[in-house]
Amino acid sequence: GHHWGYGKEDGPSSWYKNYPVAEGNRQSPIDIVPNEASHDRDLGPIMTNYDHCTSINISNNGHSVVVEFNDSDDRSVIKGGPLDNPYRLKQFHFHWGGKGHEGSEHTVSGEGFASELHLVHWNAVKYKTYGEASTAPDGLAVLGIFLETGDDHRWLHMITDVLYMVKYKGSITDFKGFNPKCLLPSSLHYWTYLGSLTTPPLHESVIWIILKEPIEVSEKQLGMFRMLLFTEEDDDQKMRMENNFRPPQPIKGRRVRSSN
Ligand SMILES: NS(=O)(=O)c1c(F)cccc1F
Ligand SMILES: [Zn+2]
Repeated sequence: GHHWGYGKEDGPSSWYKNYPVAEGNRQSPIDIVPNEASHDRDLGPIMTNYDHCTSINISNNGHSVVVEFNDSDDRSVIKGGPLDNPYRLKQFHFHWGGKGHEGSEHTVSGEGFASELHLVHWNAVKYKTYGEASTAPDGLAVLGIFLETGDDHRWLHMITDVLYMVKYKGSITDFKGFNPKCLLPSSLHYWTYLGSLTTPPLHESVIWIILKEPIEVSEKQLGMFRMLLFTEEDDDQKMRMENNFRPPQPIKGRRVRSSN
C-alpha cells in the first residue's frame, strides 16, 4: 500500500507522488506572520469542554504517538471562535524534532518550536462519521499547541511515563481517564486559518486553531518521545521516532485571522 514517512525517500517532499493534493491550495502547516494576521473583532473565544472526556488508549502508529477518545457523543467538544458547530474530540498526537532540532509543524515568523500537540476534532453535527468529516472542507477542527523546552510539565508525565509501553509501531495500551485540558496553556488566544491534514492523505478539511501561548516541557520529557520507534518490534532496523513534522507549505493567498 501507500508507504509514507519522514525519511529521505518517503518524506514530505515525495508525498505528492501518491497524494497529489500535497500541492493543493490549502495545505498545512504554514508559517504564521503575526503582524500580517488580520484581527477579527467578531472572532469569539474558543471554548473547550473536555470535562467528561473519555480517553481510551495510547498507541504508536508508526508516525506519532496517539491518544484516542470515545467520540460516540458530544461529551468532549471544542466550539466558538471560527466554528459554526461544536466539534467532537477524536484523538490527540504530537510532532517533534531531534536533539535540540526544531520539531513543530507551524512556525511563527519563521521560528519553530521543539514540538507541536494536535487535538483533532470532527463536525458530528454535519457528518455521520469521522471518516466522512475528514474529507469535507469544514469537517475537522485541529487545536494546535506549541511545546517549548523549559521546566517540567506537571501533567505531561502522565503520557511520558507510559511511552515505553508503545515503543514500537503497532503497539497500543489502555490509557483511560486522561483529560487533555491539563495540556492547555493559560491563554486561549489563537490564530485561525483554513488548511489540511499535515500527514497523508493530506485532506483539505481542517479549520486550524493555533494557540499563541506555548506550553513548557522539559528537555527530559521531550527526550522520552525520542525513545519511540518508527519501526515494528520484529524489524531489525531500530529507527528512532523524531523529526516527524511536515515543513510549512505555501500560503496561496490565504488569510490568517487572529482572535486578538
Ligand atoms: N497532523 S494533523 O493534526 O493534521 C492530523 C489529523 F488532523 C488527522 C489525522 C492525522 C493527522 F496527522
Ligand atoms: Zn498532527
